Parts: sequence; structure tokens; C-alpha cells
Amino acid sequence: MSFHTRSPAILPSLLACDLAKLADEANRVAPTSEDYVHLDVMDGHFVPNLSWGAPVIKCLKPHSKAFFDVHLMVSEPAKWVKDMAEAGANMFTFHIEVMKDEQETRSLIQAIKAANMKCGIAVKPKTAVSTVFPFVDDLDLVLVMTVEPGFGGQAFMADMMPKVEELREKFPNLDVEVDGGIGPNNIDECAKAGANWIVAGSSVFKAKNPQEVIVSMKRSIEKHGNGKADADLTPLPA
Ligand SMILES: O=C(CO)[C@@H](O)[C@H](O)COP(=O)(O)O
Ligand SMILES: [Fe+2]
Repeated sequence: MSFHTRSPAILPSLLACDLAKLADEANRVAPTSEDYVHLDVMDGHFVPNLSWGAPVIKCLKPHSKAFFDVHLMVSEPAKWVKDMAEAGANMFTFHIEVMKDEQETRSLIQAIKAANMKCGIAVKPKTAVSTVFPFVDDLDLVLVMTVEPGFGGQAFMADMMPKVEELREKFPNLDVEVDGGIGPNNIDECAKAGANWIVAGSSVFKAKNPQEVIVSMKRSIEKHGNGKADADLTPLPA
């Protein structure tokens, strides 16, 4: 059984940052141990793009206090459990589409937990969210993709919101993450549907003031009852 926090989190996706300054960029948007970064691992096979793997995450880890939310868009996630744990991943999220059966999924969840990482499962836009229902009791998070995985900077798919609503209705305390094309203009839609972990790449890194975008997006999550009562809202910076 996993403990679901339903706490509000904005997760800047480092795919959208200046990669030549990875550590500085991570600290610019996620300076404290209360903050999060989202790290997209792509293998050029499950998705038509390459990014980075455990060696880059391992190099970044000593320079960052943030929680490392690692999204594995790879065909063989089981291969990378040990390396990711050693690199310092805090959450290991794999795609349900690459699992051959329920048994394989259950043993991967077990391996991730045995390696002391939290475990999430992601679903692509064309995958029904019901595919993850049998595993939710053992998961820390479900990730609903709001773009086809593979690239940052794509347009948000609003038609994924019914999946978020379905998850939130069935699992009131589950941490539900959304990822792809999200920014201040559409976060309310995600939060209203019930998402409490929001990945944001381009909208954060292209902003003049990324911290302001993060704080205002966090307020949207809280405003819709995901995490804290209205009275506990974090004040916006002056
Ligand atoms: O997993 C992915 C893309 O496959 C994402 O994490 C994106 O990197 C988010 O970036 P934006 O869509 O917010 O620019
Ligand atoms: Fe991602």
C-alpha cells in the first residue's frame, strides 16, 4: 500500500531549460528541498527522441536539493531501476504501454520500491486510464500525459481531462500528475479536474519570472481543493 499525499506540486521540466547550465537552471526554479524537478528520460525507441539517462541525473544530484521526479519514456524501464536509484531519482515513473502483462508490472513496481524510490505509472493520450486501476493501491502516483510523449513545447490536449476526473473520483487521495503543454492559461482546467502534480516545462522556463509562474500555478491547484484549504494559500511575492 502506498501513501497518497494529494499535496500540491509544480514540477518544472528540465527538458525546457538551458541544458548547458543544468544545475544553475534547476536551482533557479527549484532551490529548496520543498521543491521538485521533472526529468524526462527518452530512449529514441519508445518515443522518437533522445534526452539523457542516469549519468546526467547522477551528476546533477549533488548540486540540487529538489525532489527528482523521473519520467521514463523508455521501452525497458526495468533495466534502469538500479541505475536510477543510484543516481538519486526520488520518483520512478514508467509507462504502462511497455508492460507485457500484469505480472511484469507488479514485479517492476516491487523492484522500484525495493530500491527505495517512489513509483508512478504514466498513460499516453490513447491509453485508457483504467489500465492502471489494478495497481493504484501500490502506486504513489499516476501520470496522465496531456501531449504525445517525446517533445516539450507541444499543445495541451484538453480532452485528457475526463481521465483525470475519473482517477480523482475513484481515488480521492491519489497523487495525480499531468504533463505536457501546461501553463497559467490552462492549469485551472487541470486542477479543476483533480490534478495536484503539474509538470510545466516551456511555460516556466520561457517566463521572465519563473518563480512567479510557479507560485501562481500552485495557487490554482490549491484553489481547486487539491492540497490545502483556501486559508492556507501561499501569498504571491510582492
Ligand atoms: O514528458 C514530456 C514530453 O514528453 C514533458 O515532461 C515535457 O517536457 C513538458 O514540457 P512542456 O510541454 O511543458 O513544454
Ligand atoms: Fe515528462
